[in-house]
Amino acid sequence: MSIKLYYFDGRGLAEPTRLILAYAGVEFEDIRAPLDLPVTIPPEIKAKCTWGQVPLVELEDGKKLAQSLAITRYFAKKHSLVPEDIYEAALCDEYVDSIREFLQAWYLVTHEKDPEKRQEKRAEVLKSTKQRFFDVFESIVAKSSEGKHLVGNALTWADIYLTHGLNNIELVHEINLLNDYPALKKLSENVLQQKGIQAWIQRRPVTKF
Ligand SMILES: N[C@@H](CCC(=O)N[C@@H](CS)C(=O)NCC(=O)O)C(=O)O
Repeated sequence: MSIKLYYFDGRGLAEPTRLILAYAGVEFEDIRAPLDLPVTIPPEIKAKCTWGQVPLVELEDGKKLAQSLAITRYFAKKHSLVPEDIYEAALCDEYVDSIREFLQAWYLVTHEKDPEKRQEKRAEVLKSTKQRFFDVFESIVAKSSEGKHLVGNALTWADIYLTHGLNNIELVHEINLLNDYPALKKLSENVLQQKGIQAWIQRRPVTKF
């Protein structure tokens, strides 16, 4: 049995896992529920979900794993994208938590229905996330030994997660932050050059989110 990844037809909380599996060259069934509003998990998938939500993974031996962060970290560990040094592994966790925090701030903008107010909120979030997150990430990467990694001198899941985060802001909000951040641009190009990831990006479904 191959790995089954259940989610909606979007990148969202499943894409970092998809990117890691693609990087590792692992075949998986990418099972996508329609992303129509109101967002509803089909009953046959819902019945499998331990905590009532997706993403959910069924492993080759039938075991299940839920909660996006647990799933992504599991595959990152399995495919050597978590450093062995426990401090460096914790730094990856810290960075991934921060990436999820800025993604949450950007996600809340999409809840604003009024186009003018949405534009205002977008500008506010851009300003605050630049100061709190992107400037900090830029300086961390710029100081790294090869100038293209968040932790140590090898690719980690934090690099993949950050690339996903920046790409997602571009997809949903049409804001390309990389023009302002040369080190993050280099990090992101390095991630996107990985063979399996490159192939995944070519073949992944085109989605709005
Ligand atoms: N803490 C969970 C949150 C999962 C979550 O919010 N899933 C949403 C999709 S992004 C969902 O299943 N929504 C449909 C529902 O709650 O019925 C995780 O990180 O996996």
